[in-house]
Amino acid sequence: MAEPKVCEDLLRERRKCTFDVTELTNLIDGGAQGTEERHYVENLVLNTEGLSTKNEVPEEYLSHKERYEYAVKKACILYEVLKEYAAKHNTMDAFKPTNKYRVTFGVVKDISPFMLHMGMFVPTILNQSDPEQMAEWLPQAMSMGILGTYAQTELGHGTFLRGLETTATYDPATEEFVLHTPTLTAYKWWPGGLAHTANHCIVVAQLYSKGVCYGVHPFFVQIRDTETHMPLPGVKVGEIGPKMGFQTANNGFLGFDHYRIPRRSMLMKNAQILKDGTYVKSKNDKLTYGTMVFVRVLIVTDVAYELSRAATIAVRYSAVRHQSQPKPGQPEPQILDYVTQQHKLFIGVATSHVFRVTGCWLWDSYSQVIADVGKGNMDQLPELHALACCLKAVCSRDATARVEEFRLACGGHGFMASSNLPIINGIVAATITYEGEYTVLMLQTARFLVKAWKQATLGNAMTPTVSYLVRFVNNDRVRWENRPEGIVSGFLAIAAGKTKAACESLQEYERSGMDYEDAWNSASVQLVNASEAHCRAILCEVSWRELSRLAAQSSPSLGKVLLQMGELYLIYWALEKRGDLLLYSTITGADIAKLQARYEVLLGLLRPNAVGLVDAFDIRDEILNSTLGAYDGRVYERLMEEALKSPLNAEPVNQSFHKYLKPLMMKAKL
Ligand SMILES: CC/C=C\C/C=C\C/C=C\C/C=C\C/C=C\C/C=C\CC/C=C/C(=O)SCCNC(=O)CCNC(=O)[C@H](O)C(C)(C)COP(=O)(O)OP(=O)(O)OC[C@H]1O[C@@H](n2cnc3c(N)ncnc32)[C@H](O)[C@@H]1OP(=O)(O)O
Ligand SMILES: Cc1cc2nc3c(=O)[nH]c(=O)nc-3n(C[C@H](O)[C@H](O)[C@H](O)COP(=O)(O)OP(=O)(O)OC[C@H]3O[C@@H](n4cnc5c(N)ncnc54)[C@H](O)[C@@H]3O)c2cc1C
Repeated sequence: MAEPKVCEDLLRERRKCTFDVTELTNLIDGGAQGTEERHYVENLVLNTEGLSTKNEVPEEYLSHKERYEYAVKKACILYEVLKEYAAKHNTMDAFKPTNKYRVTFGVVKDISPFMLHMGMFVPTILNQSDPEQMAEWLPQAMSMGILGTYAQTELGHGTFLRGLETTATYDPATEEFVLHTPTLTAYKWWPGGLAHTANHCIVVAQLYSKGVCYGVHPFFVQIRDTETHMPLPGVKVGEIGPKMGFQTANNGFLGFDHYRIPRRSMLMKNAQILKDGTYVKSKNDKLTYGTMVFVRVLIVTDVAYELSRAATIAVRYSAVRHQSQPKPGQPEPQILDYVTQQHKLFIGVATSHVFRVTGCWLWDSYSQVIADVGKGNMDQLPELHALACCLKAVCSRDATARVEEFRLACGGHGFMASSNLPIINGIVAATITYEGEYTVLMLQTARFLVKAWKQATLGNAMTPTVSYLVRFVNNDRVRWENRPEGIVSGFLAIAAGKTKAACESLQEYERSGMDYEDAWNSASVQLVNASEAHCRAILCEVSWRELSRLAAQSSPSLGKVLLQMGELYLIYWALEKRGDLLLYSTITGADIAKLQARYEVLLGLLRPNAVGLVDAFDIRDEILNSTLGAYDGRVYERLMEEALKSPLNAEPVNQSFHKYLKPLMMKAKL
C-alpha cells in the first residue's frame, strides 16, 4: 500500500526552510557517522519482530499489571537486539549522551523497567567496585545474567543520605554483613525495577563495624532467587503503586530482616572492611555519591532530548492547525503564524539546543574530572558537584515548564494521551525530583558559591566556573552592551550580585545572633536565587560559546540559524530577568525596548525554519508516538484512528447503560 501523503501545510513549510536539515541532524548526532549509526540502531530495533507497536492496542488501555508485563516483554527483546549490536561495537557507548539508544521509546512509550539496571546498577559497579569485584559482577550485569537496580532512598529519607536507617553490621565471626531494616521508615522506597524485575541491587546502608558507625556505603545484594525469582528469606519486596508518570518503571519497596551477605559484597574500590572488621577509609567519602553525579550530568542531555520530542509535536501541529479569522473573509491562518504561538514554541526549540550543547560540555568536564579522580586528584570534585547540581536542577525544571508550554500550545488535543505530551510531561517532571530534589541541589551549589564569594573577596585564586565573581567584588553594576556577549556579562553580574546579597544576608542573620544553620535557613530563598542566577549565567555563557563555535564550523545558512537560536535564548532570558538587569547592570528602559524589538525580529527570522528545525531533530514517528506530531501531519485522521482503538468503541452500547443509567432514568420517570 502506498504511504499516505504528507499534508500540504507541512510540504509548504519544508519548501520554505533556508538551511540543510540533514546538516543540522548530523550536528546534533555529533557528525554524519553518528546519524548513520543511530539510523542503523533504529532500523535494527524497529524492524525486529515483537518490538514494533504498530498493530498493538495502545499501552494506555492496558491494566497496571498488563502494562508492566508488556514493558518487561519488550525490554527483554530490545536488550537482545542491543546486546548483539553492542557486541560488535563499543559497549561503553551506551553511557554517552547520544540519541542512539532513545529508540527505546519506540518500543515502550513510558520508562523501561530496565532503566535503573543500565542507568545506575552497572555504573555503580563500574565506578565503585574493586578490580576483583568488577571482574565477577560486571560481565553478569552487562549480559543481564543478573538484573539490578539502585536502592538508596527510604520511605522516611531521600534527600538526607546521612539519615538513612538501613544498617549493614559487620560480623567478623562469619565474615558477613547483616542487613537490617529497623523501622517502617527504613524501607527502601522508589528504586526503579526493584518491585518485580530486579534480582540484585546496590543497597546504600549505614555501615557498622566493631560498634562504630562509618556512614553510608554501597553493598551488592541479591534479593531474589535467580531460578524461581522468589524473594530470598529475610527479604520483603514489592511495588509502591501507580504514580503521576513512570507507570512502567516498576518502582519498588524493600526491607531486610537480619539478612546476611558476604563481606566482599561491600563495594570496595574506595572504602573497605578487612576480615577482622577494621575499617579502611576512602580517600574522599563523597566518592560514594559518584553514581548520582554521573546521572545528574546525563539528565541535562536527557531533558534536552525530551524537549526535542515535545517541540517536534507542538511545532508540526502548529503548522497543520488553522484557527480563527484575524482578517475578515480570509481563510483561517496556521496557528504557527500567531506571534504569541511562536513565542511559546521557539524558545522551547532553542532551549533544547542550549541544554544539549551545555550537557555535552558538562559531560566532557565530568569525564576530565573523573579521569583525574582515578589518578588520585580530587581537587575539582567540589566544582563538578556544584555544577552538576545546579545544571540538573535548572534544566529539569525549565524543561518541564517548556513541555507544559508545548502542551498548552496544542490546545485541547495536547491533553490527549495520543498526543504523547502527557507521558513526556510525566517523564520530564520526575527529573525535577529524582537524583536530588530541585531546592536541595540548588542549595548544594549555594554552599559552593558562598565559599567562592569569600575567596573572591580575599583575592584568592578561583576555580574556572566561579572566577567571574572576582570582577564584581567591588563593582556590581556591569556596563550594559546590547549584544549577545553583553547579555552574558549581564547574567554574570546578576549571579555575582545575588551571591553577594545572599552572603551579606547570611552574615547579617549571624550577626543578629543566629547560629550558622538558622542563618542559612533564613537566607535560603536568596541562596537558591543566587544558584539559579549562577546556573543561568553558565547556560548563557557556555551555550553562546558552543553555538558560536558550531556555527563557525557549519555552512553559512545553518550557522545563521544556530546563532539566531542562541541569541533568542539570551534575549528571552534577558527580558524575563529585566528587573535583575536593571539592578545589576546599567541597562535602561530604552535598551529593554530594543531587546524586545530584536526578540520579535528573531521570532520572524525563525518562523520559516520552524518545521525544518524540528525535522532536524530527526525523531521517527515510532519514537515520537504522537497523533499530533507525525511527519506527514495527518493529525485529524490519526486522532480519529486512535480514538477508534478505545475499547469502549468496540460495542455501540456499554453494559453500564443497562445496569445503571437506565435504572436512573427510570427512577426519574416514576
Ligand atoms: C549494552 C547496552 C544496551 C543498552 C543500553 C541502553 C540504554 C541505557 C543507557 C544509558 C543510561 C544512562 C543513563 C540513565 C539515566 C538515568 C538513570 C535513570 C533514572 C534515575 C532514577 C532515579 C534515581 C534516584 O533518584 S537515586 C537516589 C538519588 N538521591 C539523591 O540524589 C539524594 C540527594 N541527596 C544528596 O545527594 C546528599 O545527601 C546531599 C543533599 C547533596 C548532601 O547532603 P549533606 O550536606 O547532608 O551531605 P554531606 O554532609 O554528606 O556532604 C556535605 C559536603 O559534601 C559535598 N558533597 C555532597 N554530595 C557530593 C557529591 N556527590 N560529590 C562531591 N561532593 C559532594 C557537599 O558539597 C558538602 O561539601 P562542603 O561541606 O565542602 O560544602
Ligand atoms: C520517578 C522517581 C524515580 C525514583 N527512582 C529512584 C531510584 O531508582 N532509586 C532511589 O534510591 N531513589 C529513587 N527515587 C527517589 C528520589 O531520589 C527522591 O525522591 C529524591 O531524592 C527526593 O527526596 P525525598 O523524596 O526524600 O524528598 P524530600 O527531601 O522529603 O523533599 C520534600 C521537600 O522538602 C524540601 N527539603 C528537603 N530537604 C531540604 C533542605 N535541606 N533544605 C530545604 N528544603 C529541603 C525539598 O525541597 C522538597 O520541597 C525516585 C523518585 C522518583 C520521583
